[in-house]
Amino acid sequence: MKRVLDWLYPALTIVDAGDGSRASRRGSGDAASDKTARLLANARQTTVGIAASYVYDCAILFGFSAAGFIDIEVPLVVSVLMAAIIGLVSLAHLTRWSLTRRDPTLFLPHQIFAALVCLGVVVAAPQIGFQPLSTLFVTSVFGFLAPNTRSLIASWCVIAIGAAAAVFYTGARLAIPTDTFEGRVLTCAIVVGLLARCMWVVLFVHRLRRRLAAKNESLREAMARIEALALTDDVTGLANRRAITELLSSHIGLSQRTGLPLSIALVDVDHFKRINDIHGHLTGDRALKFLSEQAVAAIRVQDRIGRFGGEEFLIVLSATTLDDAVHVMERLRSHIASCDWASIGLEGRVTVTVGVAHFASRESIEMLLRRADLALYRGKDAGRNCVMLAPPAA
Ligand SMILES: Nc1nc2c(ncn2[C@@H]2O[C@H](COP(=O)(O)OP(=O)(O)OP(=O)(O)O)[C@@H](O)[C@H]2O)c(=O)[nH]1
Repeated sequence: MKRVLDWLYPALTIVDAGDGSRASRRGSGDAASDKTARLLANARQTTVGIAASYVYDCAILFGFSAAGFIDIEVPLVVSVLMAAIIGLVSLAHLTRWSLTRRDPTLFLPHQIFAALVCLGVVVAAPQIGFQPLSTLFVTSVFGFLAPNTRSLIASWCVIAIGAAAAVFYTGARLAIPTDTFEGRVLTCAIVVGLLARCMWVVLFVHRLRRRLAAKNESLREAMARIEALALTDDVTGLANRRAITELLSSHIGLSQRTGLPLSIALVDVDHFKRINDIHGHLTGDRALKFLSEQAVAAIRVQDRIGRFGGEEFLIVLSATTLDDAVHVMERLRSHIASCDWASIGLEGRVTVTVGVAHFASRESIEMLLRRADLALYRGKDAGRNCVMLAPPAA
């Protein structure tokens, strides 16, 4: 079934192959040449589909000739012309000459040539005029392959004006050949062929839309992943500095609007450099991750934590007074000091020093952070493994 669909939708099949399997097979192949190859393969396969459509039309013309409606010269000339245009287009793709044109698919010249052949048949054999006019209709439907609106309008104008001129020129001689059994069978074949090709186009567009929707979806997912990555610290999985600072900024706004208290804490691992030096950076990373998990478990769900720097974490304690913040941070500090760090390959215990600051209205975010930082460094100076209060805002 897939093979049948692939044959029915050649252009689309090639796009699939180009985007997926082939691209991955070639790995880091040159993107430009890949695009060119895809374009050529696409055009080649489309030409195959159009050639099949021409073969069908020529077969019907030979049928009309066999049934005595038209001279054999008509299908012969049409076959030669159709073979010539398919041959020329294929040659242009094979020699890559088509790539030197603005439209490598050669849509417009191909359309105009096909339309002129159809109009020629209308004029030469108006007694079967329904057939070339139907083919003209199919040709205009194939306009969906146009590379741009200008080509589409140009081809549509040629077809519309040409058809109108041919109808006026042939007048009453223009006919649907249904006066014999063979004529009716062939007319049925024309209608069936017409509907089949319209169906081909509809299914093609339908499949294209499905593919576009899938691509849009994966693009949306990729964008969401990129946005999440841009705000996430990859070692701990916590909010990164940018994200936690933005969050603090919005909490400051909320506190200013509602008057609710807001406290922050800067938590810094003591002698973290030693951990790295003794156990290596990987263990250091594991320690940061472990610590972040302990901290997340220790704070309330409405509080937020993010990695603020190397071994420093910022905790935003919303609707929290200074006393409560100190209490929560003291609990976190003693919990960290009593953790079983051997589970991640560390000997001895790990401690943290915490600087806590309470937001004073009209204080800037920089000032608030500076006060928490000051408290943190006072805690380090005081011997580490402690919670230190920030000096009051000026
Ligand atoms: N493993 C690991 N180490 C980091 C990361 N970011 C920063 N560091 C290290 O953290 C260490 C911080 O060292 P210092 O600023 O001297 O602080 P400290 O050793 O913790 O000493 P005190 O803060 O004074 O207790 C440095 O060695 C950094 O290389 C990280 O993502 N992973």
